[in-house]
Amino acid sequence: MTSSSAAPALVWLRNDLRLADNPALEAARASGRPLILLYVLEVADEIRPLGGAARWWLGRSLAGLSHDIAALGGTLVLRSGDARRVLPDIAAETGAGAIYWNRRYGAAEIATDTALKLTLREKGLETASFNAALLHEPWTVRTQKNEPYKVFTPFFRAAHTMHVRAPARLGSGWTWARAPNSERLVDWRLEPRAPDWAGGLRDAWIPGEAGARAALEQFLAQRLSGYASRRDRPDIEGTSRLSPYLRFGNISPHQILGAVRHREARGDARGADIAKFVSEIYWREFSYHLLFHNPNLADQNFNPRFDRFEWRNDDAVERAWQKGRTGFPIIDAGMRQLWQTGWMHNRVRMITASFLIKHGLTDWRRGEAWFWDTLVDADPASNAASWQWVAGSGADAAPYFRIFNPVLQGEKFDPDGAYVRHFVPEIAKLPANVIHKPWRATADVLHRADVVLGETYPNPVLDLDTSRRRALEHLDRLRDE
Ligand SMILES: Cc1cc2nc3c(=O)[nH]c(=O)nc-3n(C[C@H](O)[C@H](O)[C@H](O)COP(=O)(O)OP(=O)(O)OC[C@H]3O[C@@H](n4cnc5c(N)ncnc54)[C@H](O)[C@@H]3O)c2cc1C
Repeated sequence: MTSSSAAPALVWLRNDLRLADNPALEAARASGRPLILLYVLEVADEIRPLGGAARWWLGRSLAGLSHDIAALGGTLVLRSGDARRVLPDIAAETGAGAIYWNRRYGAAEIATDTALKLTLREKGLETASFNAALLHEPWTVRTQKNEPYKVFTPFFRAAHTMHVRAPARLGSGWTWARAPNSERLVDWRLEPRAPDWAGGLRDAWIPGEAGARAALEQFLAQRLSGYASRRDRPDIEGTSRLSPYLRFGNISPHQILGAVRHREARGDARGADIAKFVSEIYWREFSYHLLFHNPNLADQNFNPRFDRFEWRNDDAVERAWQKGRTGFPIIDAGMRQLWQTGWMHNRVRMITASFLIKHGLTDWRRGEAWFWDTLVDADPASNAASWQWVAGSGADAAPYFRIFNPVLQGEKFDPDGAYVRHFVPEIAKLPANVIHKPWRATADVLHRADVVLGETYPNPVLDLDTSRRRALEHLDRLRDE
């Protein structure tokens, strides 16, 4: 450990749980002050608590980060409480002269950071904040009328011609201040114990910076080629699975884009695959821009006309949906993938969300809340924006009359039924022509596949045609009013 007599720089890590390409950390290092690295488990009424799966990811990321910091001779200090009190306290305790952090974009988080900045400055501390999470700050991408974009395509056209900084490598030469007392990660109980439901998450993921690097490398080497045509198939591992790493900042979009551009320059992937993948990264950007400009994205209809929508909120349908027992195999496979692994394929997220909202006439906010609790990538921007997109209440939303038919979607995107067979093993022996509609199988086919509908696998929880018509009537009324 190196020491210095200057007042320490406190780096408050939040949704940027990485050491490389971390602008706040780099700036603190460049200041020449000895470092104290801090994570605060925030407890404040205004801050939305993380869901269970995200808490698990956070716990694992913090463990990895502590380990990486220790390897450089430092300590990750853990504290819990209201950041507006914790930060001034720890600054006083350590005699810190400066505080650095990377920005967040939710309204409550911005309010916290703004209040803190004032308090800390009044106490004579230097404060500085940086952009680590987005390619472009939300206030920098604007229409010709100087307004935020509400439609993705023109947003993308404008944003992706703007300059993106190159990712920074991990620097060398670390000077540490004496670390103050830390709470113990294990006492935060971020990982479930009784019952321990996280076995599937442990099998599926390696959270943290090293895991992110490995996931990116694997994606670039094995799946970037063919991404455009394979990304919609849940039965194929065709996407990057980088979303939880991005959510917690185990990796930055700059690092991802930099690595993709490098491959492109080497001629290692087709332009169409790269273009599609880059546009998905910009969907994340777009969601963050929407969140920044519409702070209530997770609980208020972007389109206020939807405030009059008469949701049915049938508990039985919602429970069946949550448990993956709707009787519609693609829905059940998706909801079980979510429960078991903390992640669901994008195509299936769209199908399951559409089913809950439109066939089930369930308020999209209830679905958003379930995803918030169960996704490892549960994201304040992408989750809310996507649920509103599916509901039709959002910016640049799917047309209201688009109601995914789970049978046709299943047959199109999981043509052999491999995805369903994996996550819904009780119907795995059904042949492909009925795997997405077991109620259409003959008694003989069901018998041979050991399926007893209503016993080993549920009958459909609702009638697709009737509920589709009902949804259209509701939506038409909304349009006509
Ligand atoms: C109802 C619903 C809820 C969703 N909730 C979330 C969420 O909480 N967190 C989340 O990160 N994504 C969410 N998404 C978007 C998308 O499903 C996931 O980002 C994607 O499935 C992650 O898998 P991947 O990393 O393999 O994606 P890839 O296809 O490899 O895409 C690369 C990255 O681009 C971003 N991205 C891709 N598609 C989208 C999209 N439609 N919107 C925003 N960003 C996108 C993600 O950061 C992703 O990691 C949701 C989509 C729907 C329909």
